[in-house]
Amino acid sequence: MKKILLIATGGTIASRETEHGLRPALSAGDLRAAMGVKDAAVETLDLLSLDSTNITPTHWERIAQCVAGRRQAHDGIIITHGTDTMAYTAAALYYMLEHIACPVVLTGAQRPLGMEGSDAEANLRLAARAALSGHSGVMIAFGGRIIHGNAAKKIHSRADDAFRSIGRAEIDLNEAPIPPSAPFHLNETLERRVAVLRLYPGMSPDAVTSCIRNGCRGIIIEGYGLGSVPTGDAEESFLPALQLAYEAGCTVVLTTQCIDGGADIRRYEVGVRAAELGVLSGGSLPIEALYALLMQRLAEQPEGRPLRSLESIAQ
Ligand SMILES: NC(=O)C[C@H](N)C(=O)O
Repeated sequence: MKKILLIATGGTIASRETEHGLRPALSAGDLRAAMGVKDAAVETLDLLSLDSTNITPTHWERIAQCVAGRRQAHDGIIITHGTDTMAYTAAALYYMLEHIACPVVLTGAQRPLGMEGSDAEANLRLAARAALSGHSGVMIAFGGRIIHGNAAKKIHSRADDAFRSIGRAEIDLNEAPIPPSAPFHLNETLERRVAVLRLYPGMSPDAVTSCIRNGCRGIIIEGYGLGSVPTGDAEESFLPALQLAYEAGCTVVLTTQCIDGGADIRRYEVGVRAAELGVLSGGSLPIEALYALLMQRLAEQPEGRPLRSLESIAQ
């Protein structure tokens, strides 16, 4: 008989109403029955009971270690999780659990299990299908979609169909699984000194310099369009701050605020000038995955040396 491990971490799926609003209350055992799995054994584990707003990189490391330690005893692993930061956790696990051979499936719900019209059951059933599919790698099962762990974005705050796959096709469970191309490796730690800045018209480049002064080793700037920052034609250019970052050994990645289409900073002068100062392009990754990837890559990079490329992550 096949075996699934169900790890609960909290989220709306496991929440109940309190006088201060929804709060996680259900255990993995409470969620198990709703999966409707009859042809596999489901083991449960209560790892966390948090609204995903309160999940941090320290929790990602705990989840990754837990999955790494148990992966060989199970055909698939399901992680129930709040939807608000699920895309970040999925991306972190995607880069930490490199070449994992079993499916690691994150799921959750927009309304608690047991509430009328809840999407919890349908998502748990979809997650169970993915966990028993023979596919490998970290993925999100939600609203009828299966999305690679480094491509997910929550695009709706209320609707059942809340996630989209960005820059990468969704997973089709009916297609033949592709086994991992290399042996499993756990990337155990993540660099915390990474900041994400969202550009807006009139923003001061002091936002970048203060990150450098605070010891950041990586800065992601969510610029406009294909990835751009104000240059010499603007009231205040970002280029001196980017030069300062490079000299301080800080890796700067320039990406886009657009949801789809990705960044290509070599097209317009407002991106090229940044690239000339060592700034890297965010490519097709959504910000959630870019953040996790930069944290993982910088954990391996010697202090004081900016990364020269993010190409190794091309899908
Ligand atoms: N739908 C949800 O799960 C939202 C919840 N606030 C969470 O992310 O934990």
